[in-house]
Amino acid sequence: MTQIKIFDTTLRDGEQSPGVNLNQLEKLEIAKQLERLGVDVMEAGFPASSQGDFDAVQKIAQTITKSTVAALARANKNDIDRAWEAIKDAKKPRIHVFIATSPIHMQDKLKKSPEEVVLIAEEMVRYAKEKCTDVEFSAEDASRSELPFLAEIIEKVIAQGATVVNLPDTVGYTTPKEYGEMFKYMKEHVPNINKVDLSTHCHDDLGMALANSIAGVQNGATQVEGTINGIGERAGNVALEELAVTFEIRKDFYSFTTNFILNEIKRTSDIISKLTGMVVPGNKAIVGRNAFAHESGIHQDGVLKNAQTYEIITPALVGVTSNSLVLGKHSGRHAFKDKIVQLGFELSEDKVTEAFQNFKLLTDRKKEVTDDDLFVILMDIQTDVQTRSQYQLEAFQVHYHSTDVPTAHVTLTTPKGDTVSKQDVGNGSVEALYNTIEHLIEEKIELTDFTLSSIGKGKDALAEVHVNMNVNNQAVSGRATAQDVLEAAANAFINAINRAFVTMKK
Ligand SMILES: CC(=O)SCCNC(=O)CCNC(=O)[C@H](O)C(C)(C)COP(=O)(O)OP(=O)(O)OC[C@H]1O[C@@H](n2cnc3c(N)ncnc32)[C@H](O)[C@@H]1OP(=O)(O)O
Ligand SMILES: CC(C)C(=O)C(=O)O
Repeated sequence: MTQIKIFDTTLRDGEQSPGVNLNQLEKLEIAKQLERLGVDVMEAGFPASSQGDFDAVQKIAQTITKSTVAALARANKNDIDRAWEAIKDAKKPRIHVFIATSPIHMQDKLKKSPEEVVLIAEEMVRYAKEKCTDVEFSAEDASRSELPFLAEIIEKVIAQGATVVNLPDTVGYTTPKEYGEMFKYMKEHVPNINKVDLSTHCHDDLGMALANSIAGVQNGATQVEGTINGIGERAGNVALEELAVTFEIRKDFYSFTTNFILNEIKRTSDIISKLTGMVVPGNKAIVGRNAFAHESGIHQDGVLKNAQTYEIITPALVGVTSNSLVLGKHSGRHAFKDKIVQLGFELSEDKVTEAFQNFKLLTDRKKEVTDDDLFVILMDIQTDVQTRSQYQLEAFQVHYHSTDVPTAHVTLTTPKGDTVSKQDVGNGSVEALYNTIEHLIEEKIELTDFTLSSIGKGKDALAEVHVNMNVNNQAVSGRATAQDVLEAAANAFINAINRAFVTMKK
């Protein structure tokens, strides 16, 4: 078996998904879970892109001990300085320098000749290497680059000390055969290629990211880059859980393995879906809600007789457990703390107290409190602290009648501690609520996306709302969970506003 290194870029390329906007605590929470999952490398962000991303990468670098922490940089000194500044405290830091090598990118985007690009790449890899021993070089748009030119630039960056060379299919254009052949070509034409790890980085524009990544490793790549749930720029990146489980389930066919702790996959997927607001489609391989559901009679009959008739992956392999009824109205703090540990959280005593109070409130309103419900309560406690001293929803009332104009009345506490109330109308209940809150807050707000989903099943399932909006022209997201849809909607809106003010204050 050949061990393939997994480079997770959920926190960088994944965060480039439209509408995804993670704050520092959320990025840190995801980073900790990625480490539990066993990723070899995590790309924590692009520090030169904003102060917020710099701070998040720095915090991750100071926290993570087992995985290598990488930071992305364009091939210029400022980006490399920012990347190094952010990750220099990491146990295992890596600077990831990239520059495009395809004719169209060099000519029309960078406006540089191929010779200039080679010189920049060499100089910047050398510059990064002076700071950090582990330097990855990516030839952006490699799959549309000319192979002899690609071979030349790769040999030259290896001479400057690159430790990893990544050949991305940046626009998801390539086919498995072509992508595999590119790796084979480099193996045959770059004299020092065996000094580095060769890496794949595939996008899913034509739905071939997984097939292309596998073709890469079959032709000499020893690192695969991708994201959990396949999130990322445009159609996303290869879904790493699909790659790791494919190697496990088809080990009779492929001779590759990864360090993934497979039964951490579902938890990782859930955390990322919840914090990014990118809902996992029900039919998504490995982690979709229906991935292990059998609907039709013939299938159910087969599964009852022998699960393997229709089930190639056991749910437990990837950490899918039955959603058991766990704690109830009469449960005490000890059992609650025990459950926190079982669900994989580490909370301070203060946070346990807060979570316990929220749990008790929920047991008054909901008959069955499931693991999914608790997971949401705990994740909210773990990631929401930054916004607590901002706007708070005190009370609201919505009047809806099929023949009347929906009207909302909202009372908020402002960051200064004042209590303010207003009433307004809208075309629907949510719009009436949002118009009212907007008037109370007196900021320029434009809602760009609204997603409502349910946590668990049944009439008393919790409602989860995720919103994307512009607050004073700043893109921001917000989320909230409540038993009532309107309460979740109002709180998600306020959460986004609070997050906008936290960023503005910086
Ligand atoms: C394939 C990928 O996924 S690459 C990663 C993409 N991720 C991001 O872009 C993260 C978010 N980006 C940002 O915050 C901003 O784009 C920043 C801060 C990085 C740069 O912002 P700005 O300085 O305003 O530049 P802008 O984004 O408009 O243009 C990019 C510039 O970088 C240059 N550039 C692009 N890639 C590279 C590179 N790898 N090395 C050097 N220069 C590069 C472009 O040619 C352009 O230069 P120009 O201004 O001389 O024309
Ligand atoms: C920066 C590189 C690795 C990238 O994200 C791409 O080419 O898609």
